[in-house]
Amino acid sequence: MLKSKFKRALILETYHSNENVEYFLDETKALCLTANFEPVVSILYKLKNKDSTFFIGRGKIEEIKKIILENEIEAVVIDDEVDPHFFRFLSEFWNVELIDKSSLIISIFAKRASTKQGKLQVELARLNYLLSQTSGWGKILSRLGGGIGTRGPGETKKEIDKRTLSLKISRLKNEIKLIEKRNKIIKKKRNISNFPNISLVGYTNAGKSTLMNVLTNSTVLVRDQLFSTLDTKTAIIKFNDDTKVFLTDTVGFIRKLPHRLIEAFKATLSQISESNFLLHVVDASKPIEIIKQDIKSVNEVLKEINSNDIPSILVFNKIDKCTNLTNVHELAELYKPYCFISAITGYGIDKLLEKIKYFLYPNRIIIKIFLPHEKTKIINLIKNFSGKILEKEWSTSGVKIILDIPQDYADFLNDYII
Ligand SMILES: Nc1nc2c(ncn2[C@@H]2O[C@H](COP(=O)(O)OP(=O)(O)OP(=O)(O)O)[C@@H](O)[C@H]2O)c(=O)[nH]1
Ligand SMILES: [Mg+2]
Repeated sequence: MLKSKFKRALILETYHSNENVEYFLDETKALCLTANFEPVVSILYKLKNKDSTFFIGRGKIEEIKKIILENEIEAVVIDDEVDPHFFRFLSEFWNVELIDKSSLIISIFAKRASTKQGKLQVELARLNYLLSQTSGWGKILSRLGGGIGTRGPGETKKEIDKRTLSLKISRLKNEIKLIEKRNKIIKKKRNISNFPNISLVGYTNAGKSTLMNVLTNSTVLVRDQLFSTLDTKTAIIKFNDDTKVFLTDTVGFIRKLPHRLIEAFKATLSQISESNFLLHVVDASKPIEIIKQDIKSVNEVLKEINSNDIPSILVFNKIDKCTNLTNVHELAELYKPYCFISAITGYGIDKLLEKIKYFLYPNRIIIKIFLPHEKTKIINLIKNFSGKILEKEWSTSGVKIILDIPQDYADFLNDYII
């Protein structure tokens, strides 16, 4: 039995194509439970076209109102971003607490944050969210342009709220900056910047922290729940020959991760953008279509934090749970470079360590290849193998490339060597 602290919720799961919608609904249910909402009713709602923002018609709004009354619903959770005007209209019409993707994840982050930096960043995301909700309250404030603390003629309470929010936001940003500065000094003292830095990235619950513990003998919290890790932790991987690298565990990503959260977590996420190499951990026990979607969602966030050009390896984890070997074959075909592991049983960990070591200290060779036009997509793969393009010469039939690449990684280009 769920305790009464859980509010009775209706989930409105929006989607564009039927594919995987049930799986995404399960994910939203898990997020709801994490944020103390009990999913009582779920409604799948197909959005008109791919780029349309969330919008539902009058008929559906009234139908949902009826369901709310019949089921004593206290909150409606929409797995999407909702325009602030429409948001206000819906919450008033339905007379319930309305939760969109941003507020749902922010409330979970608020529960999880444990360090000062984490707490400040969540608060920043929350205030930015509130500020965005005030849009449309009038442009008088910007026109008045009064000095800080002064109250312009005709300002309403909402406008003052908006002004207070903006002030709090800039104070918080300054506080976060100070912590960042302090962290940089500590990092310098610990000599972290003199050693290679690797970060664990990946979808939430993929097993990043479990892998962190295995590789560095740490005791980072591991839980079968979404967003267990919110604050970064850095520890050392020591190889047999005494070489060492720093490994950082960080916050997991999720489908449709709200942009303002990424903005607020810049300080935490900068650990990733400053890395030399990324271990992109993937839960390989999920259905193949979901795995592809997870990888895509993570890559989208990496792009947003300017980290998509950092060399990476896909670490397919939870291989002990994979009953379907076709998954394994398809993943090996689709993604490179990769490694299959189980952070729980230890399977593949030695190989992964070898690959990390090799990436950091490779024997590099210089090769010349020719790619016909239909194969030029391969160029995008070169950086994943930490290859450096030295020269590129296009012709009518394709492109001639001279590149510097680790010897062991050059295999995938064997067919194109000239
Ligand atoms: N079967 C199996 N379970 C695993 C494996 N690795 C991790 N898990 C489980 O997956 C769950 C999530 O693990 P975490 O290490 O907390 O995942 P995470 O990626 O750090 O998650 P967040 O911090 O929430 O982003 C836990 O219940 C782990 O025990 C594995 O190799 N096999
Ligand atoms: Mg974790």
